[in-house]
Amino acid sequence: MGAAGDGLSVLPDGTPCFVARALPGETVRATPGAKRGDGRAATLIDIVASSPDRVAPPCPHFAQGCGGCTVQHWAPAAQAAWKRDKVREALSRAGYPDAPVTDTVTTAPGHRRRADLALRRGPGGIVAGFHRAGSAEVLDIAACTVLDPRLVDLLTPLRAMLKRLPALRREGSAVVNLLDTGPDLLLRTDGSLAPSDRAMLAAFAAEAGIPRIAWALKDGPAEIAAQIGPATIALSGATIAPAPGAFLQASPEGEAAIVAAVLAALPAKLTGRGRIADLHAGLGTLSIPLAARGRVAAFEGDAAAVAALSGAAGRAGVPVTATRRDLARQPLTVQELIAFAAVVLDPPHAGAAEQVALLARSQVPLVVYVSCNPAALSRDARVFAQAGWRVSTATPIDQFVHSAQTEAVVAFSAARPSKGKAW
Ligand SMILES: C[S@@+](CC[C@H](N)C(=O)[O-])C[C@H]1O[C@@H](n2cnc3c(N)ncnc32)[C@H](O)[C@@H]1O
Repeated sequence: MGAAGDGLSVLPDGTPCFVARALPGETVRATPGAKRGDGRAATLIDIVASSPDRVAPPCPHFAQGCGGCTVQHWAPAAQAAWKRDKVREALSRAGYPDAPVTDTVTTAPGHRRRADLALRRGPGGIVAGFHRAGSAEVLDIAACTVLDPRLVDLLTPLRAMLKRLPALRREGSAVVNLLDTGPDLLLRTDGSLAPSDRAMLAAFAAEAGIPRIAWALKDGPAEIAAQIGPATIALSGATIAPAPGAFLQASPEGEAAIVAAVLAALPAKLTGRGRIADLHAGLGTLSIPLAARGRVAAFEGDAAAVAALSGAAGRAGVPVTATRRDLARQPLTVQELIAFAAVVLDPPHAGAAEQVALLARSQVPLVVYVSCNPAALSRDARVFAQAGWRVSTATPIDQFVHSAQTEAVVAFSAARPSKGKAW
């Protein structure tokens, strides 16, 4: 299986060939097509010998080529084992061939609380859905097995409202975060919002039970177009008021699994002046539960997230200070890192090369790395391996069932605990 979820074969001349929808161990007929990376993409014609792990895909849009879930035709246990292998291989390539990688912690479908929908105005009305795999074409989604049903239920009224909304000329997008107070909608359109559009959005918010609708022209800054109530979510017991479209872990179960793996990687007690740094802290998904173990210094690049976390920590009385900092341009220095008994980092897809270079040289005894990209994890882990750190635990987590996306929580322990540490 290729990293993106295509069956991987080899052409007679040795060129890798990626066959979408083929599974490991299968014999298939396929037509090689365009170049893809070092190999060729191929189109499946038919399956000659099927894998015992092939299952009937539960979603009707899979057959249409929905790019949201590319491995729905694979038994869930096989998906979980593949994701574990991806983490194991990433660490092995980095120099940790024997890393203690646990089984994948899986989550059930039907609980994703965040949807990023593409919108198109077409001759037949509004198309709202996901891109076809490898294409700019948008599939109109009527059902989705991975999303929380409350988000799926929103699609029909959303289309009806958008059909009448002149601000959506040809295309746009809608990010919906399912908060505790309802679905929080961030609408991006290619036309400006007239006063009558705002009135329509306010009426829609009231009818559909949407606490807040924010709007932005294309990729511009978002403004609140309608608000009928608070837009809040509790993270580990603290009530957060996120900005429209803010990053949330994909599902409550996924969030709980990541928090549990991070906490399990820490020693039971950080003593003395033990402080924890939470880097790429976002809204504080990890900072808030970490505060039960010690004082937390959270660093995050997004100003709105920092404000939301500061406010929540203050209201909940948890010992978290939140600071805005671009950790790629201005990573915490080796000197600054001396203050911490443990560092947790949860970087974006690209990883955290600049910060990891300094962490690996620091006196911090424990680094817990939350990864959403095995390729970036591998590159960053190599830096720890070369500096003599060891992997103490590695937990693959699957909150993106049926897709190729793979997450992991990996704990790196310093080769020799430094003198004078607080624990
Ligand atoms: C994968 S999210 C994790 C957020 C949070 N830890 C959580 O669990 O919800 C990555 C976070 O890194 C932040 N980020 C991205 N680039 C950054 C940078 N250069 N410096 C600091 N933070 C950054 C994003 O704004 C986002 O909040």
